[in-house]
Amino acid sequence: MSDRFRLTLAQLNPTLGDIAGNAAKARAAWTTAKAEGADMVALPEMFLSGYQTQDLVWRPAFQADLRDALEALAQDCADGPALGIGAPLVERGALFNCWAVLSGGKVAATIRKHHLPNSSVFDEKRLFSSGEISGPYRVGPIRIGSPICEDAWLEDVAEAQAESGAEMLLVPNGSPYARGRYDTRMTHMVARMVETGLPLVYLNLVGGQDDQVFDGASFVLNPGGKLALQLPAHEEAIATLNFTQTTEGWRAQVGTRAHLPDAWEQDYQAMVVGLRDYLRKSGFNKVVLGLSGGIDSALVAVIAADAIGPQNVHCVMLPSEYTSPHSLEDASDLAQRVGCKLDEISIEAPRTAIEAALAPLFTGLAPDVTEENIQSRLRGTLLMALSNKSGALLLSTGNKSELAVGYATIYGDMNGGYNPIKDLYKTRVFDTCRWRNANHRDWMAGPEGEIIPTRIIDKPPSAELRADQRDDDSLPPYPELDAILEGLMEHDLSVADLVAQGHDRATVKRVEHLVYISEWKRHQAAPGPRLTMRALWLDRRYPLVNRWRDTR
Ligand SMILES: Nc1ncnc2c1ncn2[C@@H]1O[C@H](COP(=O)(O)OP(=O)(O)OC[C@H]2O[C@@H]([n+]3cccc(C(=O)O)c3)[C@H](O)[C@@H]2O)[C@@H](O)[C@H]1O
Ligand SMILES: Nc1ncnc2c1ncn2[C@@H]1O[C@H](COP(=O)(O)OP(=O)(O)OP(=O)(O)O)[C@@H](O)[C@H]1O
Ligand SMILES: NC(=O)CC[C@H](N)C(=O)O
Repeated sequence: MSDRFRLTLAQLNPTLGDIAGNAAKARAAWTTAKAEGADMVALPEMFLSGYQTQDLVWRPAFQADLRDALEALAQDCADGPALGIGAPLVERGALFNCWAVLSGGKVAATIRKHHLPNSSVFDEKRLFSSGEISGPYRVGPIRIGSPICEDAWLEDVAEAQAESGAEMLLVPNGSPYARGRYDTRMTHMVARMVETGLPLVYLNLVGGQDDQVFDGASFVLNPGGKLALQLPAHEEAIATLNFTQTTEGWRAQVGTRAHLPDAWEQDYQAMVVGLRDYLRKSGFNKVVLGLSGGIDSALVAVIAADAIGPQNVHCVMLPSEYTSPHSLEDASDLAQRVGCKLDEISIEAPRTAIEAALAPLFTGLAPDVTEENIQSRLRGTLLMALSNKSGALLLSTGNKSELAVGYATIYGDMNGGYNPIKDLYKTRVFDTCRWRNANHRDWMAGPEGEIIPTRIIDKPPSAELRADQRDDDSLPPYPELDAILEGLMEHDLSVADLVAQGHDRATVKRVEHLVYISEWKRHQAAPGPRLTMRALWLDRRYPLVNRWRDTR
């Protein structure tokens, strides 16, 4: 028996539902692996279907297409390395999250996921049956145990596989990005490696799917805790490495260690990749957005330019009588620095027409937020018309602080198909702009340098929907608002906890109330990339009708 095992890791980006396209990517990776003399090529969890499938996975025709594609892939890849690939599979009438090992023209082994994650963005107990813990399978000279993602976050699956003869652990993952995730994953994987004494391969998906961004960053650990290989974050990568039989067991050859980005870069790249993949995978290649001269739309324009190139980003300034000269200048300055097209459409004429149409019914009623919202809705209507005509997707620009308290106009500035900064609190919007001005990377399609004018970053935020309006007329200053929101929404703190931290009780109560009464608005909001463990969609599922308030 050989004392060498050669493994190709394919950290690739599938498209959900594109079974033929995903199978073609797997075949291409297998061809590379074969040319490199590998014994096996591995693809991540649920690669054949794409991840997460949600309820699509229940459709019998979808399941049948996947089974057919898997069998065809096995036949195509009969003569060469074994191929491990994730797919949902029906076995004896039950649906499992599986990892299939194809070899010799057939499905040689099927591993069924045992621990089904059911918190945060995962609902796998609803979708799948739990498989019995699978034992190791043999590929050439080695017996491999494959806990599937969540299976490796607990002890028992890897432990059982090691006890029944596994000589290495190969863990296929579909682990979506959230801040701090690298450390969490590494802690779990080091624990499995230490408990079993086996080398461990962690192979993750890459790419955006709806709100989730799978960030790759796959790695290989040797017993003793040594990192043998680190693949890059957020990029496709294929790497082949040798494992050698030693007196102490199998050990991975030490290979390249990609540099992992810091926390600011991770978030920024997740927003860029999330937007880029949402557009590409949904069939769009350009976007349109309202550029106000304020910081939120400035950052969204820059993220879009980095994702799909400035030439594909159409910015539109839609001034009213309340738009200040500096907003016009700042929008124009930003568009020039980024290299995007900027058009201007005044909303004054349609505003006058709408107010005249409503005047008979509004006689004797003082102007209020109604008239402010008309401006926002006119912008939304005009921007959607541009989207319809040009085929560019409209981006919405509300940050997490605004969305959390409902400080946005439904069917107005909330119009849009995707919102790149949905999970970024306003205080982080400022810091992200400063970070982007100071940093440029190869994967950014926009220009380098100070592309967000400092005046946009430094001026007090204003919606400019009435004369001399400022956000802090209606909301606590953003540092205070964000600290309260983080407590309430990210950490489930009580009102009393926040008061004990030094916040004013009346302010906390007001913010709590605004969060609860705007749940319905978020329910109708555009999706955006998840950056935290409490993003505003699947991570946070609150009732729309809710009279409960924290009175302690
Ligand atoms: N529970 C519920 N379920 C379903 N629908 C509900 C509802 N509660 C209110 N509604 C509906 O929603 C309406 C109120 O919501 P909405 O029309 O959005 O209006 P509203 O939330 O009252 O006002 C928009 C807020 O966004 C702020 N803002 C900030 C920054 C930028 C912009 C901008 O637009 O550029 C706006 C603006 O200053 C104002 O405070 C009600 O008239 C009612 O029709
Ligand atoms: N004059 C305008 N021209 C074009 N779009 C606008 C205009 N005013 C508002 N919008 C759109 O509505 C969104 C919400 O406006 P808002 O004023 O809250 O955001 P902002 O100007 O980007 O940032 P800030 O919150 O710092 O003012 C903007 O991001 C922009 O997309
Ligand atoms: N696909 C999974 O099982 C993912 C769950 C896992 N705990 C993670 O987030 O990485």
